Amino acid sequence: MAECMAGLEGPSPSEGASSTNKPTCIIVLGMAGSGKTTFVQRITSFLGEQKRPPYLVNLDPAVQVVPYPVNIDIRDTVNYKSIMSQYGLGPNGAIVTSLNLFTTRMDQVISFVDKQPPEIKYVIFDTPGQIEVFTWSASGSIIAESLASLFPTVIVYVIDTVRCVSPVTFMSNMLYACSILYKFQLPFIIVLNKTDIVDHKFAQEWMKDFEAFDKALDDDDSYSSNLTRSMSLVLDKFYENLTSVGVSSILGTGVDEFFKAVDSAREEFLVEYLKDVEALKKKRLDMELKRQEIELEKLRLEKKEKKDKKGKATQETTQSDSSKKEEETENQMS
Ligand SMILES: Nc1nc2c(ncn2[C@@H]2O[C@H](COP(=O)(O)OP(=O)(O)OP(=O)(O)O)[C@@H](O)[C@H]2O)c(=O)[nH]1
Repeated sequence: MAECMAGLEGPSPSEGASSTNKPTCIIVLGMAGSGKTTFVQRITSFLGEQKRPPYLVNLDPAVQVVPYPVNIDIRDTVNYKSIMSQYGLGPNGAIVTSLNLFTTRMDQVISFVDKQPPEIKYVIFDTPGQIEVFTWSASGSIIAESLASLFPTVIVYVIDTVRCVSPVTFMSNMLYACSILYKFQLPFIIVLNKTDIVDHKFAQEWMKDFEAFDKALDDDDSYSSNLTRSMSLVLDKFYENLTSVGVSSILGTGVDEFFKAVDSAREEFLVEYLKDVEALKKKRLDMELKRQEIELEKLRLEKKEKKDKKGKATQETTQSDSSKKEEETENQMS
């Protein structure tokens, strides 16, 4: 049953509490059709079978059917269709606006997540198929940053392995993956999905071995192919620290390995990222204090201005009263 957020004030999250005891937040991203929803459904049933059900959040306002038992659903808070008609927006604009509106309630989402019992080890966020809505919007950053400031958070990028068999498309996917990593700067896992159709080993080999990738481009001398070759060299460092797992969301293979990767990413978060998150939190707190100071100064000035105006008005009234009196006296004397 979805938590109803409308008009409900959740308790304030226990700021500063140690992230080590908190569940891991998994943000699932991927191009439309890569299999995000099927993947979330699969990992949910995997955890369910192990009697470790996750807490689930759907962030896709336009999805028709959510095939897993969602706990928080963006569709309960915002009506995507009425946003389209209300603001005269197209489908993508309405998704962006819905996500923006939902983000204003992120503190409540965090409260709900924060008050989950310790048995809840994972909180999974399914995102809109229009990947750029999340990756390149302010709301995507706010959601990821606010989660990471309280919980170990991992970004999972689901790729359709079938669409990667061409080296050029593979490179496009890797560049996108690299840009997501750069944007969120959080532990990152690539899920090579649909391995029941194509084995993912070729993609992992291309990441590790430049020569194997170069060989795959052998017969192609086009501009895009040459560019792809040079890009591959540039991405060498990115590949070095990259975790990728092959999964079939349909069959359920590779899910075990996926959770091992998530648990390592959680450790990585606690060791490597937490200090950055702490610094980020401090920076945000400093900015907030500065903002409050400015607001206070503005209020002080406004108050002073009002007082001055009032004083001036009283002075003017007193002056006009006394000149009236003077006039009256003069009239009486004459
Ligand atoms: N063979 C195979 N098909 C898969 C797998 N995962 C997903 N699919 C299929 O891929 C299609 C898209 O899957 P979805 O889960 O809807 O993909 P999505 O990324 O959530 O798509 P959007 O809702 O558009 O963002 C569906 O037909 C799924 O059945 C897989 O592991 N193997």
